[in-house]
This record gives sequence, structure tokens and C-alpha cells, in this order.
Amino acid sequence: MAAAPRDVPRRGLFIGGGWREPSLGRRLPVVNPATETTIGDVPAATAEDVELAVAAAREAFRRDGGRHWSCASGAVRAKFLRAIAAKIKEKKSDLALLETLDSGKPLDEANADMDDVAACFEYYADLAEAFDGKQRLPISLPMENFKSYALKEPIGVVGLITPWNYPLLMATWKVAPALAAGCTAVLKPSELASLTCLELGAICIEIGLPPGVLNIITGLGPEAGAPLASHPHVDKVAFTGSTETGKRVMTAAAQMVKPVSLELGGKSPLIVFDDIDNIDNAVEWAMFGIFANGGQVCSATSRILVHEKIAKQFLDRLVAWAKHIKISDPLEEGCRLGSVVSEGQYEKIKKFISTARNEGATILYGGARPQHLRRGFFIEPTIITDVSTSMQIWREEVFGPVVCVKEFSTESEAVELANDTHYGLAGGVISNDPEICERLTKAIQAGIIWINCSQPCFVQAPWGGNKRSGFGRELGEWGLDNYMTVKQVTKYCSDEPWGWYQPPSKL
Ligand SMILES: NC(=O)C1=CN([C@@H]2O[C@H](COP(=O)(O)OP(=O)(O)OC[C@H]3O[C@@H](n4cnc5c(N)ncnc54)[C@H](O)[C@@H]3O)[C@@H](O)[C@H]2O)C=CC1
Ligand SMILES: C[N+](C)(C)CCCC(=O)O
Repeated sequence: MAAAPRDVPRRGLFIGGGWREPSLGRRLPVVNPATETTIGDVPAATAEDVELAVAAAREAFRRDGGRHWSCASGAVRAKFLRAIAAKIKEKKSDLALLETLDSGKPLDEANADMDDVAACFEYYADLAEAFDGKQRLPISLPMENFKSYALKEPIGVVGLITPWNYPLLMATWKVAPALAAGCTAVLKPSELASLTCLELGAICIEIGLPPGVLNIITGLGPEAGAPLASHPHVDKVAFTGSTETGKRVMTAAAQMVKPVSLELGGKSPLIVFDDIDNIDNAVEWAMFGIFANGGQVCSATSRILVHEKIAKQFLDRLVAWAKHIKISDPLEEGCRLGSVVSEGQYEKIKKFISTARNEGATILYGGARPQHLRRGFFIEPTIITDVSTSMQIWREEVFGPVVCVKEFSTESEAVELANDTHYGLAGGVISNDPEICERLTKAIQAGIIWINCSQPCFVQAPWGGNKRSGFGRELGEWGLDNYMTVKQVTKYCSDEPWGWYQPPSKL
């Protein structure tokens, strides 16, 4: 039975600890992509609102000399992060439902995302606390009359610009470490899915987060994201989204020599060797790698390379498994493939498939709207073969449930094909041979390598890419460092004069 949809809360912009109508009074419709119906609206912020949000964050960073937030101990901030995590858990089913209504992802996935959100706030609460004991560690110097240590300090006010594929989770990957570090923040979620991020504002009010520590402004990229990225009082921008927008954010930030971290697109390979014992295990990971979240995952393993000896068997099983996926209204129990996020994304994916066909690739399975679903932006799981490396489907990120499969005959050919991309986010190897796994771990140019799996993600481990997939690492201790700046403190501890200059003669 499908869960009953509920009212979508009507929210303002979350600025300075309270709700505010957007300065120009405009709002954006929220469309449920699984039904194509409008279910609510969100405020559309513009540069005027960005100004207010940045000012609120600046004031919160400096308030009382930072005693209550930016200069407070990590333990103080950890309490707030834990309180947020507790509220997320308490409201998990409401939040998951909103996430599904807003994005079209299966409810089971949205529930898992909310678990990950709570776990991420808890993890950074732990790191914030542990951090207190790690400050001011002495640095060994070659001169005894000096003592030095490094002080890690919050970088300041941060602008966090996030995408629609995991709306609250991708926001949390930035908000939790930024707050743990002592920064104050302005979050700009994607206009295609902002509902749960606004609910995070409601949670901040409930737990009494000091006003202005987190501000949340919804709105369009050029109207709300761009003024945030270029704002002179924003000390750092952390961005997740498309490579094109990432370039714009980096260009804007460069004008003020503002640091950025960028988590961008991908076209990640999954390489399946012929030494495996169980082909179905490999097929299931391959499916999870491209059909989870409808393939709208930056790290999706959207290019499968399979050894020629097992290619036929692998493809037969992949098609058999793909036929078996439950595609339905994402609220229906057991749904494993919901709708894609928007009409724009739906049209874009269909265009990718028709271009692949026109370029001579074979649509082995899928490629169309499932016949039993007349409304909503649904696309069948799609498997494409006979792909050459010059085709668009091989080169460009689709961000949909579309995978291309290519055969290889030698390990070096597999490596060459895997690295034949401008992207470098992730890569996977499925093999029983530890030496193959070891060699490919080194050879694949990517920030994340999965061995005998695809996509598992742990908050403790670093996440991020190379090449045009961006730079900087989120999650783990690396995630906290993203929001810190390092200050060198060096003390002269001798009563002796330094003695470089001749002292003037005493009269
Ligand atoms: N790496 C990833 O996780 C993601 C990749 N994508 C890729 O990007 C494609 C387009 O999706 P979009 O939602 O349009 O992604 P996008 O990159 O345009 O949007 C991401 C965020 O950037 C904001 N933004 C847009 N223009 C901006 C600007 N000039 N300055 C500052 N912020 C700006 C958006 O409002 C949103 O919050 C997808 O089809 C997919 O291929 C999309 C979302 C996530
Ligand atoms: C690890 N996962 C799949 C939950 C999130 C991937 C991050 C992204 O798509 O930007």
C-alpha cells in the first residue's frame, strides 16, 4: 500500500533564526515528478535575500567575540549537532515522505537517506568533541628557543550550494562539518528539490540553534546561487552539482581568491573480470551502481566494462535482473526505481538514449517510458551495447538509469577504457584476484575505488574526485578540514636578545 501523501509545509526563507518572505515576494512551484502535480511552493530568493542571509551568518560568527559559536569548544557545538540528529530521527518518516514527493526517489531510499543524514550529524558531533583534545599539538622545531603549534580555526562564513539528487543528504555532508568546525553558513539547495532542506530550518528553530548559524535560502541558481558564490563576505564556497555550474562557481570565487571545494559530475567505470565465481553477485552490484536513485548519482558506475569471456552471460543476467526491478510510484512498497527528478531531466535522458541509437549503439533493454505508468517522469532501466568511445553515451554524464556496456580482452585495455574520460570521481573492480584488484586500484584515475561492489558510502571515509569531477574531499576528517584554516603560532621563549642587529651604544 502506498503511504498517504500529506500537506507540504509552506515555508519562508530561513534567515537569522526565523522565517522571512523573499524580498521580491516570488515563489517557485514544487512539482511531484511521479505524478506531475504541483504540491506546494518554495520561496525564490534573490541577491537582496543573499545579502541578508550573509549578514546574519557574519553576525552569528562574530557575536560576543565568537564565545557562543565560532570560538566555543567543539563540545558546545556537538550538543547542537546531536540535537539536530535526534530531531531528524524523530521526524524520519515525514522527512522521507517529503523527499520522495519532491524528488521521485523510492521511499525506501529516502528512508535510508534520512538514516545517513542523522548519522552524519552524529559523526561530526563526535569529531567536533574530539577536536578539542587535538588542538595546539606542538610542532617539533630545529631551534630550542622557539615553540610552535598549529591552530585550526573555522574558515568563517561559508556558502553551501547543493544539488537535487540527495537533497537533504548532500546538504548535510556540508552543513554538519561546517557547523562542527565553528563556521556559520548559508545553504542554497537546488530549486528542483528544496523541501527537506527547509525542514532543516524548522529543526534549527526547535533545537534552539543560535540565530544566523545556519541560514537556508531556496531559489534559482543564477538568482540565489550566483550572488552567494560571488559575495565578498563569504569566505569559502562548497559546491556539489554539474561540472558546468562548478566552473561558474569557481570563476566567481576566483575574483576574490575565495577557496572552493567542488564535487562535480562523473562517468565512472565498473570493470568486471572473468575470474568471478558468482555472476549474479556482480550483476547485482552493477545494477546498484547505475539504477539506485534512478542513476541520478554523481558516482554512478555508468560504464560497465566486462571481460569478453563472460560478456554474453553477464548481459543476459543483467537484462534478466533489470526486467525484474519494480518500477512504480515511489511511495509504493518495494519500489526500486521511481521517477527522475523533473521534466527537464526526463527529456534530457530521452535525448541521450535517442542520440545513442542514432550514433549506432544498440538499446539492448529499456529506453522508454514503462507502459504501465502513464503519468510521471519514469524511464525504464536502460542497457546500451555496441558502444564506441567516440559516442556521446560513452563520454557524457546522463544522470539517469542508463548504462553502457563494453567488452574488453586484456587488463591493460580495461584500464585504458576506464580512464578514457575527463571525469575522475569513482571506479569499481569486480574480480577474485587480489593482485588484479591491487593493480587496478592504483591504475584507475579516480578519488574513490570500490572493490567487488559499487556505491557503498561511509561517513568516515573520504569522498571526492579528480580531473573534471572536482577537488577537495568531503566526509571523514577531510570533511572537517574543508571548513578550517590553519594558523601557525610561533613563540620565542628565551630571555636572550635575538642578536641579529648591532645594538646602538648606550650613552
Ligand atoms: N555531481 C552531482 O552530484 C550532480 C550532477 N548533476 C549534473 O548536472 C546536470 C544538471 O543538473 P542541475 O540541477 O541543473 O545542476 P546544477 O549544477 O545546475 O545545480 C546544482 C546547484 O547549483 C545551483 N546553481 C545553478 N547555477 C548556478 C550559478 N550560476 N551559480 C551558483 N549556483 C548555481 C543550482 O541552483 C543548484 O543548487 C544533471 O543532469 C547532472 O548531469 C546534477 C546534480 C548533482
Ligand atoms: C553515496 N551516495 C550515493 C549516497 C551519494 C552520492 C553523492 C552524489 O551523488 O553526489
